[in-house]
Amino acid sequence: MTNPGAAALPGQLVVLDTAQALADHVAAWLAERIQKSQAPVRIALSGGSTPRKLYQTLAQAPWNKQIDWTRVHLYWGDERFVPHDDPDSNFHMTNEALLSHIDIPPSNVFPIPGEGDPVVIAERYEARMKADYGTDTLDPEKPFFDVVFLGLGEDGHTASLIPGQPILKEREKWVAAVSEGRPEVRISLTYPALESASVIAFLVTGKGKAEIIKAVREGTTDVPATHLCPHGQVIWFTADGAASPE
Ligand SMILES: O=C(O)[C@H](O)[C@@H](O)[C@H](O)[C@H](O)COP(=O)(O)O
Repeated sequence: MTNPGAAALPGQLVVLDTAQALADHVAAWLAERIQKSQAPVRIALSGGSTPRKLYQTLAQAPWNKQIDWTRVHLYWGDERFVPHDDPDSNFHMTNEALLSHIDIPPSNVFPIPGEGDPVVIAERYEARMKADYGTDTLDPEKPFFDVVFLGLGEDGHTASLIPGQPILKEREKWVAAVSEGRPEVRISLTYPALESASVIAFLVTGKGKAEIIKAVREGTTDVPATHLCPHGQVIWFTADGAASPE
């Protein structure tokens, strides 16, 4: 399949005052989804400062005990290709903020390894996902993920779909290595894998993101985020001036 052109990604807009208000709101929203969903509930996690606050909130009462973590399967939307004890590792951040504080079975947690050959690691992660899904073909009627959490960079990148990189043309593989464009190699889910979600939930805070959020939602820019073709719903959870109420 060819890469479709840039398109608006309006979705539903939720505007909160502060990053902590956003974390509280999304934690409650996620807990309700997990409670209502059939097991396993597959979630793709994102890196970044806003997700960290969400993970810290989920690690505390009431969510740490109220959520049935045995029904939750955690994947990563992208990862820096660094060892897991490196502070830049998204797994490291999530482990510190959330995983080390909750009763989630280790067999439900699928971090992207940060050492070895990045191409092989990407292939293995894709094979893992395919085994979990049960087939090699993503069915729009049967999304892989319940929720994919994504951030949005001021350059319009999301996950590690970085402007100018070959991964932007990748519509076959589910996972790919991104060797240029950032100081370290990245491993990222590709468009088809990220699109295979009941909900794509963007977490975006700060006035610095106001312009790019508006352009992506209205489709007036051609950046990696505007090439997403979600199979399900899109929700923009925003705070700290990233968007104004409509
Ligand atoms: O950092 C990561 O792991 C993600 O690859 C990246 O896509 C991130 O979500 C955006 O850069 C937004 O990050 P902030 O929310 O921290 O601005």
